[in-house]
Amino acid sequence: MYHVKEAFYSLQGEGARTGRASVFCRFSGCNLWSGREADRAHAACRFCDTDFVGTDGQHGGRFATSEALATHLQALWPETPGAAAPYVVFTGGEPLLQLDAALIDALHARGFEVAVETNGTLPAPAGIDWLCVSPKGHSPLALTAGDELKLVHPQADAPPDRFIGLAFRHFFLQPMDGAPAGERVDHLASTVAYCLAHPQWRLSLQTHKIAGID
Ligand SMILES: C[S@@+](CC[C@H](N)C(=O)[O-])C[C@H]1O[C@@H](n2cnc3c(N)ncnc32)[C@H](O)[C@@H]1O
Ligand SMILES: Nc1nc2[nH]cc(C(=O)O)c2c(=O)[nH]1
Ligand code: SF4
Ligand SMILES: [Mg+2]
Repeated sequence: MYHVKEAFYSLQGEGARTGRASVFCRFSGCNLWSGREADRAHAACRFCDTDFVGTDGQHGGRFATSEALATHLQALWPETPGAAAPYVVFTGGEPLLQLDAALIDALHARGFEVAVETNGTLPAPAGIDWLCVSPKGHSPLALTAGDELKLVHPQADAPPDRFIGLAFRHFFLQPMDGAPAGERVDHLASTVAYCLAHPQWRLSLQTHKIAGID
């Protein structure tokens, strides 16, 4: 059984594929935080910007088979003949708690390219076309290679230089969002300063928040 918080059609807001039309599948649950505010201060990941608890979001639910979930996600892609290959982004919550080869195969069979946004602490099934790893504090990485490493910055326990030797094609720093507003401004300024001083890193802004699209 797959548990999905929500699924929606939007533009990829972050990283190297920013601006690309995507079906997002947000799985429920995470291995680094319960999702309850009462637990946030003691969680392994404390800055999460996402509600991933339950299955009550738009187009969310419980899906008994990979075929059922793949068909559900396919229906969110617009019917535009001759258009680019459909694209699905699995996120969460932590998608690698649930994503398996059967679901990837079912989406490939429907013509989809498959992307994943993960905290990198769990092994990945075969067949992922675009892997984005976003390390969290001290949490050990099981995934040390992929397409992009997208580090939320600043994190006291995860300085960028710890990751630059890993086998990723792109290295992004994404300013930490969240209250209060003054801290948000500081996070943006320090992220810009870091990219200017260390040109192997590129700035990733969460453009869907700027554009107000989801
Ligand atoms: C909500 S997470 C879900 C996927 C996976 N659990 C992970 O952490 O990569 C999706 C993306 O949002 C990023 N993110 C989460 N909270 C954020 C925040 N407060 N500011 C900026 N990016 C954030 C994560 O680092 C990750 O790249
Ligand atoms: N538009 C949009 N782009 C995204 N890229 C990664 C997201 C995520 O929450 O994983 C996300 C998201 O939530 N919305
Ligand atoms: S690992 Fe990802 S989903 Fe889990 S709490 Fe952190 S940012 Fe949120
Ligand atoms: Mg998001």
